Amino acid sequence: MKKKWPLWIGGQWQEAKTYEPLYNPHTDEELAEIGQAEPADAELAITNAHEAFQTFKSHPAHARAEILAKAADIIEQHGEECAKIIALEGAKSIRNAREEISRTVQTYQFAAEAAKSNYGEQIPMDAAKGGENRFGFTIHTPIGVVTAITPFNFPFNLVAHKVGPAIAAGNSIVLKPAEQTPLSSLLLAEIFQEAGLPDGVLNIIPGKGEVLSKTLTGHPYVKNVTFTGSVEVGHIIQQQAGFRKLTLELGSNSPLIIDEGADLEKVIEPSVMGSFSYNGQVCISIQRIYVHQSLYQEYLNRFIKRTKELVIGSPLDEQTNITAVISKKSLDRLQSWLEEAVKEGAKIECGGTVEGNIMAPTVLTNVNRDSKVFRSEIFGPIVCIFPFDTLDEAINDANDSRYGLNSGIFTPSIERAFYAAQRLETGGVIINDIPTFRIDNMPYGGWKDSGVGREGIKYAMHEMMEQKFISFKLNEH
Ligand SMILES: NC(=O)c1ccc[n+]([C@@H]2O[C@H](COP(=O)([O-])OP(=O)(O)OC[C@H]3O[C@@H](n4cnc5c(N)ncnc54)[C@H](O)[C@@H]3O)[C@@H](O)[C@H]2O)c1
Ligand SMILES: O=C[C@H](O)CS(=O)(=O)O
Repeated sequence: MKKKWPLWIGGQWQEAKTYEPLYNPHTDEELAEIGQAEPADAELAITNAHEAFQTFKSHPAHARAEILAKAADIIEQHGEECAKIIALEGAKSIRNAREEISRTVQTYQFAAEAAKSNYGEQIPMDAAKGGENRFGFTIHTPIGVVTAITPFNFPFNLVAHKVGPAIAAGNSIVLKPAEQTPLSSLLLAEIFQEAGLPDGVLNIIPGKGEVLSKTLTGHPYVKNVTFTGSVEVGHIIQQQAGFRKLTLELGSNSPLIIDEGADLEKVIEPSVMGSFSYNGQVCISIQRIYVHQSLYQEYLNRFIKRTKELVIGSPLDEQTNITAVISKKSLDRLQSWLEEAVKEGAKIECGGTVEGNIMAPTVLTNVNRDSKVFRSEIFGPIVCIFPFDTLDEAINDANDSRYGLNSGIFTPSIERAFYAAQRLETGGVIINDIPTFRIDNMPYGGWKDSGVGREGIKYAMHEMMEQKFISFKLNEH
């Protein structure tokens, strides 16, 4: 599969000045050579997107929907090939990669539907004195050039959450995928061309975030910046974007509460999977589990037993659960955080070992609340488990975080479920399931440092549009 991939600008492959090798994180084998965009390429892509927008903004909704639905069909037809790309460049297990592709197909289908459902609102004008004899309503209009900067961990579906709504809205896009997983994005070039997207509406420019950032966030043609990634980079982008419309989907250290009376039979499997799926490299991966004292020891024993059964291996092996983390840098960080946590009092109940680029799934107890594994986002195969006595204590602990993406609670009590749902400081509260639950049409985004704005296709589409209010005064007869 080794191939040189140029940049996709204005509906054509354009040579880059430099190329960098892309490696498989599991085998270290070279997969391809990826063109590295420079600021001048970003500027060219933005100019092309701006020109394409002048006609695409008038493309009717049914035609935009058709393009998106066709792209979904093409991805579905090439599902296995696309999943393999994710497994190779992201070291994601092939089963998880297939799940991502199947979600991506749905995400583009939702985008096709959203293109046809761009509703405004009727305002009851005569509710205000002086508003009599007027009609008032809102419309949402395309905004122009959207720049999208995306992370490595869901290289198809999280890109779909930006490309899909941008096209649904009638915008044009410049996409800068993550350095580690550019192939999943580059495949979209010909997929969307085949689906009938006019040239220049989608531009794909792999490259280094810090090199391209100022152009992508600050060029005068750029009207909307949509970013998914770490809090640290999110803050840089927010400062650079200034008054532009901005969506930031950032990190978290998601909590799960297992309340008194919860049925452990229903809790163990999802909570293990939610902690270790894709080695914990999921923004809503479970990082902190709070278990009621009455269930704590049994839960811990069963959780550890199931964790030890997870299969460590090659991403392409059908049985594999745990694979290499995305980079040596990430592995070094995880190891140093683990060592620090142990020095600060944590007990390793299982895992903690490293072989090659793989960290065994690791369960910690007795974690100090000042340790990085508690305070910061681990984004790796480490989970912390704590006992609690009262639900208030668990909720307060869960809220003791700078992040607030999703939280979860298993409880047999409706009252306690809603009591917790009202008090948990997160963008989503998932009752009787794990915080890692997400379907692609639900509103999704963070409180606190976890972000600004919402995705979930129709929500993202409106974030990428301008709202206009129109008032119509009726002439008196
Ligand atoms: N909330 C969500 O929906 C969501 C989803 C997935 C991942 N994430 C978060 O993403 C992070 C992991 O992904 P990652 O390691 O790819 O994140 P990252 O922040 O390192 O990189 C994300 C993107 O930002 C680019 N980038 C890096 N430095 C930049 C700069 N100075 N200016 C502009 N762009 C820059 C990268 O090239 C990449 O394309 C985690 O924190 C995870 O929680 C959040
Ligand atoms: O990594 C964070 C993602 O938002 C998870 S998911 O793809 O949406 O499930």
